[in-house]
Order: sequence, then structure tokens, then C-alpha cells
Amino acid sequence: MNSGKQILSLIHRFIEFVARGLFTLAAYIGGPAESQPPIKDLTLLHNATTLAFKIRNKQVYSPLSSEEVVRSYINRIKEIQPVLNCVVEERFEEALKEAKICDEMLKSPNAPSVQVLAKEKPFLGVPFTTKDCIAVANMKQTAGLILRKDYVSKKDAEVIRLMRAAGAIPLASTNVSELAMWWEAHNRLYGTTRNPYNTRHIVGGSSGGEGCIQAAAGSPLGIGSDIGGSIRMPCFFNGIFGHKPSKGIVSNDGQYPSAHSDDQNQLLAIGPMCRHAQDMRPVLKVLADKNAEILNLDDKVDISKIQFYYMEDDGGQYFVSPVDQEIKCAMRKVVLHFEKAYKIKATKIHVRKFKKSIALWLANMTSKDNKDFSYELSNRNGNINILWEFIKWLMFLSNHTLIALLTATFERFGIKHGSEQYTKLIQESKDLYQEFKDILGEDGIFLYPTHPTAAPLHHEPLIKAFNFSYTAIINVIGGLNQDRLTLAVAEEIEKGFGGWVPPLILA
Ligand SMILES: CCCCCCCC/C=C\CCCCCCCC(N)=O
Repeated sequence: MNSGKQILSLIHRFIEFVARGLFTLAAYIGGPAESQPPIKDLTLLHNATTLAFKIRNKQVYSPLSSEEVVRSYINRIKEIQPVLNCVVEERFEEALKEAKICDEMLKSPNAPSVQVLAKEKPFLGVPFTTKDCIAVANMKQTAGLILRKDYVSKKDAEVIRLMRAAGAIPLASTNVSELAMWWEAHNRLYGTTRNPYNTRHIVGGSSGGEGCIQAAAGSPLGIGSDIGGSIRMPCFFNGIFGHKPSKGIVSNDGQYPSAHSDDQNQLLAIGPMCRHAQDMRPVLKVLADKNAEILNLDDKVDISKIQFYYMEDDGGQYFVSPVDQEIKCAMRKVVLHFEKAYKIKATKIHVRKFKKSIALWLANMTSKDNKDFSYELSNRNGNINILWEFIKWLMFLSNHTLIALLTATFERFGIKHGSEQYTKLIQESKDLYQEFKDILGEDGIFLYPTHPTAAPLHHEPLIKAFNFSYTAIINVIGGLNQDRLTLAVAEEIEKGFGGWVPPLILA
């Protein structure tokens, strides 16, 4: 059995190698990577927390009005959109009106004090964007599915309501993979989003448009969602910060596709995607609402007291690429940084179950009823005929992407809810969860590659389908409510290594 898998895995490595060559050739034949205009407007360089401070506090050096900030971001989106295709719908006019109302309110003699505003409306006047899966009232919420092309949300998702209550202004929605179930932001409705650092490469998925717009300085703050890596992969591929909160902390109400069961809902989480690590904690505080107390986000973290554990790879999972040397080197630099700066000796661990990451995630994703992916692809109205859709796809007539059809097929023949294999895998995930809980305790953090490679070329994920297992497995084991530790470490990494780097202009 194992030697059979090993042979298949070697064949997969060979296909990966040849396909990489072919994709590279195709990318070069397809024309040069395109450049986007340089960032000239310095407003775009502030983090969201500073923007909010400058908007509400007119006494500081170089204050800004909300209208100025919103205009700067509208202009930037207009510059980058033709090259990157990250935005799917905008509400520029409404956002400008809301910004003007905010500025008028701040000028009025009855305006609350800056201290009150900082506490109650921490993002007053700051624009933000979100993925096309999260409902914004009176905007489309297609989740990249042609059948939902005219679907307009009547009300805000809970997270959008909370962001508005904190004073933030929705500006635009961003591209996703079809029904958020793939790790390249590409669908038949809006096309493919391109990486701001090199347009020949992917932005990741499913919140890929959001990762892209943040990296290209087209929005100061983003809200994404993640069930298998959809916040973390786009953040990694676009060089920004993201956080998938502990389970059950942030409401998933108003996210489409919604989970089918409580178990699935526990795997799904909405969280911040930001250019600056400093913004993640205040945004999470807003999104978590009353649950923020559980996370003790205001407690000061003493980094020198954190226990660091790390693994450089999954131990050699079949059909998953090996971790690139440069990613391993980057991890070692991080470990060294904490050793030098805080005298922390990181402990290398080996968790054998990581070799089963994909199977464990897939088992946790199975649904009890017939509501599988082919049901989702029909917009929850029956099931699509997968074979017929493949035939249509070959004639360029299908409404669906190839990977959506492959995923539906894979699921049809995959692990069945309630089967012996399913029960065994669920037990193994519970054991893994406990193993991690015991290792991390209340003061531990775990460093692990977000993905085995940097952003692949467009469509290359098709031959590296299971590389998303690096983020998927952390869903299965995560959820220890120690978010403040990882957020503090992210802030320290930003300080130590410089954080976001503006995309370069290609010659
Ligand atoms: C030759 C290609 C074989 C393709 C088989 C594909 C089967 C893959 C199964 C599931 C893919 C799910 C990818 C999830 C990515 C992120 C999900 C999320 N929203 O967090």
C-alpha cells in the first residue's frame, strides 16, 4: 500500500516538475508581467489605526478628513483595478457621502470627545473592503457563482454591522474563488485576480481579491473568511498580515456559502487582513464584539514568556510539494530573531499526524446530508449534473470552473460521513487537537509554514491541489483562544523584519 503511494507520489512530483516548466513557458508566451502605478499618495502608507487617529483628532500634525482618505483609496483602486482585477463591485458614491457626514459630525460642537470616539468608534471615517462572500447591504454577494450574479444582500453580515458601528465605511467588495472553495481567486463571473508583485502569479484564495487589494494599497483594511486557509494563503502570497480567529469568537452570520452544520461552522471563521500587523488586534476587537473578553486582547503580552514550538514541514505528506528552502530559511530567521531578542529557545517538534493533514481536514468537512459541493454549485437548488458540466466545460459552455467540477467529483467519491474511515479520521483529529492543546498550554505558539511554496503561477494549483493542507490542518487543531499571543508575535515580526513591502514597478 505504502510503496504504491510512494510510486504515485514520485509520479506526481515528476508531473509537477514538467507542468511547472509548461506553465512558466505559457506565462512568458502570454506576454510580460504588467506593472501598476507607483504609490504616490502618502495617505495610502498610513496604517488604519493612524488614519482613524488623524481623522478624529484635528489637533495633531497633518490631520486628515475622512473624505480625503476615502478619495485617496478610490483613486488608488481606479489605478490598480485594470491591472490586478481585484474589485468586483464598488460603492464609491455612497462611501463619499458617508465620509462627508462623518467629517460634518466631527466639526459639530456636539461631537463626542476624541477619547470617547477612540473607544466607541475606533475606525471612524476609515474605509475598508471585504470579500464577495460577506454580505454588505445593497451590494451583490455572488461568491463567484454565475447563478448568483444578480443576488443583492438586503442586510449587512454581522461583521460588517460591527465595522460600521465602529465608524468604518465599506468601499468595495473583492474577488474570490468559485464558492470560496479553491485557493486561486478565479471564477467564471469576474475572471482571475493577479498578484501585485508579479501579475503572472496567483493571489491565493478564496479571499484572494482582498489579499491583492491590501498588498497594492487599494484599501487600508480587509475582512476575509477562512475554512481551509482562505485568509492565510492570500495573506502569505501577497505579503500582508492576516488572522484566522479562534473558533466561535467572531460571528459567521451573513457569510455565503454558510456552513451546513455546527461542526462546519466551527471550522469557518471571519477575520482581519491588513497591510500592518498593528491593525489586526483593534480590528479583531471590533469583530469579536462581546467575545473579545474571552481573548483578553488588551492584556499586555510579555514575548519573553512565550514558549515557541515549530515544525519546518509536514513530515512528507504524499501529493504535497516539499517546503521550499527559502521558506525554511525565513522560518529559521524568525526563530533566530526571537532567540536573539528575547533569549527564547524554540523547540522543534514532530507531530506524526500532520502527514495525514488532508484526510483529516476532508473528514471534518463532510456533510451529513446530500448537501455536497454539487448541491452548492446549483446555488442550493438540486444538484448539478457533474458529467454534463464537464462536457459543457470542454466546449467552453459551462458556468463553472474546472476545479469546481473536479472538487465536486472528488467529494462524490471521497470520504463518506459516518463511514468507518470517517469515524477513524474524526477520532484522529480529536487526538491531534488534544496533543496540540497539551503542547501549547496557555503560553505556547506554533510556527509552521503557511504554504510549502511562494505564490504559484496562474492555474498551477491544479497540479499542486493539496498544498493547501498546510493551512487546512491548523483548522482542525486550532482554537485555543490565545489569539493575543500570535498577534503579538506578528507585531514583533513586523518590527524585526520591516513588514509590508510596496509592490515593485517592473521595468
Ligand atoms: C487533478 C486535480 C485534482 C483536484 C482535486 C481537488 C479536490 C480538492 C478538495 C478540496 C479543495 C478545497 C480547497 C480549499 C481552499 C480554501 C478553502 C477556504 N474557503 O478556506
